[in-house]
Amino acid sequence: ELSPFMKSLGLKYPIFQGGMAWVADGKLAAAVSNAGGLGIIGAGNAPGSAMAEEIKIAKSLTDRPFGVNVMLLSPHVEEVVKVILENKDNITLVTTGAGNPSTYLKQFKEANIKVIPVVGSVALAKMMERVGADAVVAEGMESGGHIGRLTTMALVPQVVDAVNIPVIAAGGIGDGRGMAAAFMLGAQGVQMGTRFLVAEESKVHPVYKKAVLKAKDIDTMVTGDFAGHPSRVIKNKMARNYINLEKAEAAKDNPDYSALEELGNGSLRRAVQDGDAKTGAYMAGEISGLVKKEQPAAEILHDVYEQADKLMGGDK
Ligand SMILES: O=C(O)COc1ccc(-c2c[nH]c(CNC(=O)Nc3ncc(Sc4ccccn4)s3)n2)cc1
Repeated sequence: ELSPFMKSLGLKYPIFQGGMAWVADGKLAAAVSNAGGLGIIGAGNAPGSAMAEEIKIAKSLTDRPFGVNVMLLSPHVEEVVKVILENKDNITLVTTGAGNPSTYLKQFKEANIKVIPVVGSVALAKMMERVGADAVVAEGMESGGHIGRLTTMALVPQVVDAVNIPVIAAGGIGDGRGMAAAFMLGAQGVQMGTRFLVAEESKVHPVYKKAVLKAKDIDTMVTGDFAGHPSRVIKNKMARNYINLEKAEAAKDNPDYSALEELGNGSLRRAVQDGDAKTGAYMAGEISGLVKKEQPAAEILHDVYEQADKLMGGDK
């Protein structure tokens, strides 16, 4: 049974596809939305013009609701917000990541666009409710890419207790068991990134997809814990190189992480576009060890929902 909030979004499944930088383009988002989930286009560090293009593609491929994710550390965040507001009639909601979207919330609300910030703590969840967020995605550190510090199992029930707006759970969810568990913790929906990263409609380079599909439970690590932006990635040459440099720098009296910034810049693009294991960051979550095959987005949604539905007592 969908919650009133999920019904208001016009979804068949209360399942969001994570708005992953470089990965979540209009084609993937449209495939997820057409199958009854909520597809989300990821702005990442892309300029406004690229976002306008992806929104146009999604609009041409689906009549179902879709969203856009604003990565708040992007140098282009202002122009991306502008493009979203210009396309307000086609965009159901905005999710935000890697920062505090308070400054943009008012504009989105006035444009009648729902805002669902990703939060990694109770404090941020409460602040987002106070400034008018429609819901929050509570994302645990099991997730891929830029992470907070708390696990999904600990974060979700505390956020559910702390706010009166709907909570969507994310981080380490890759099948119906994770979805059913999230609902037991009080979530009204789930967001998945890693499982959709290897979807057939995902443009991720086959070498990167293969690394995710063959990853074991212990094959991810966190880079940037000292340098400033902790990011979970699949262990590869680049990650090991990054970690070695980071530890060496952190041991100095006044560490200088600027060289690491260099290493990090463009690393996700090189992974997605070239599958480069030497200089690319294979961002992916701890659930990679559970994700073993590339499937169409529609199959992913159906399999996850049906399994969760059965576990939660069926015919919801
Ligand atoms: O400033 C404040 O008070 C709030 O601080 C925050 C800190 C972290 C978060 C947060 C954690 N996880 C998320 C949502 N997930 C993500 O944003 N995942 C991402 N993956 C790759 C990205 S591109 C990038 C950008 C910077 C460094 C490395 N990679 S963003 N948001 C949200 C807010």
